[in-house]
Amino acid sequence: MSEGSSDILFRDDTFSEFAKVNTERAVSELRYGRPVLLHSSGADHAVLALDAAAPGDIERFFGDTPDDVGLFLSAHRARALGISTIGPVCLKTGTASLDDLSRIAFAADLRFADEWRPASELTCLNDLARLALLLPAFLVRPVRTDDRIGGRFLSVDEAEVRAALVEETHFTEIVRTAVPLRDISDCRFIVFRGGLAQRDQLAIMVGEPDRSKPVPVRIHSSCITGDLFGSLKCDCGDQLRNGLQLIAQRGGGVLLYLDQEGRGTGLAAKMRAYGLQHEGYDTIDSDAQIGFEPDGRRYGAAVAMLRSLGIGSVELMTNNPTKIAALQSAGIEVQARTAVLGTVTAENQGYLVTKARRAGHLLDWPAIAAKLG
Ligand SMILES: Nc1nc2c(ncn2[C@@H]2O[C@H](COP(=O)(O)OP(=O)(O)OP(=O)(O)O)[C@@H](O)[C@H]2O)c(=O)[nH]1
Ligand SMILES: [Zn+2]
Repeated sequence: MSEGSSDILFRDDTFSEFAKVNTERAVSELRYGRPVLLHSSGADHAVLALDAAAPGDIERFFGDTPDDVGLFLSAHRARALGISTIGPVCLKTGTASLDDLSRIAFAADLRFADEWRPASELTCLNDLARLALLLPAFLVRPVRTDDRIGGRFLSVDEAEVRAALVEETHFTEIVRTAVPLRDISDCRFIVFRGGLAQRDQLAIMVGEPDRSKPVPVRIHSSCITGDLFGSLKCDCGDQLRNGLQLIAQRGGGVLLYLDQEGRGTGLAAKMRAYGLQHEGYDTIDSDAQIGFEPDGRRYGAAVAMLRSLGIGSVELMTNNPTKIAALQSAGIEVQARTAVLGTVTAENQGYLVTKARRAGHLLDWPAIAAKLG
């Protein structure tokens, strides 16, 4: 290989492209339980995700100067601990074991209001946690850029994380092929790729919808428990199948199946939240207890796929007003909304009532509450 020929191996990254890739690298480091160096508004911190760390990682992170280390928690978790704050906080825990820190980070019914400070300069850790599908709880230690740690660990700037979060408008169709379903034979699966981490997203096209009229569309977030295993805790499996049936009855349309398990928190966080639901917390409070906002899903991928499919006007099959607003604000006309209902069971009744009462879903909750008596 001649000198200089390596130049042609890489694209000339734009800032936003590099920002995405570097943020994705940081996410990977955090998931492996490795510290990352975060540059944010004039301060540099080494950060370690508690959810991915082993006891030895924690001990090494405390090192010889444990008093410099704090525990970053989101505002939701801080308030669950009884701390009155509108933003994230940093707690002074002193040397503590992984078990003790984990209890502070996500055990139910705990109070901790001792020594804490606002940590708004570290707000982007909430975003990194969500991208990494980890709980928003990090050990943090201020470092100078010339500290030894600076050269050894991946570093990411908060501006890069912000740039990486800008909603992707361009998804590329990778493959389209027929997949006949048990009840709907005329079906094609279309896989798109784009956004952060270049994940694959799925559009299922039923028939050949007439684009001169509003196209029947359902936007469905993945729910492995409900969609695949028939969990009784939610209505997702019913909504998936009923949504497809409704589309077929209309003579064709599209179901977008988004990779957003657990309202985007990921499978592990969703199962932790389920653990709290068994102790009596509802679907929103259980997410707040472990540090999450009520619903952090984004619909850029859905909008991009609809555009790519040439769909600008839809009949949306949903009870969720946020989905309607997301499409409208992106310039997709929602000409009509059709409710998509599942069976009310003793197990999902509380979940449905909470969605209606607390998340504004367009469901007749007194009727649901009365359904099983
Ligand atoms: N965090 C969390 N996520 C849940 C829980 N129950 C279900 N989910 C997730 O909630 C999401 C439900 O998504 P959708 O089927 O698109 O439904 P929706 O937002 O209720 O809106 P529509 O069905 O369109 O009315 C999926 O990502 C599920 O995995 C829960 O108790 N906690
Ligand atoms: Zn579900």
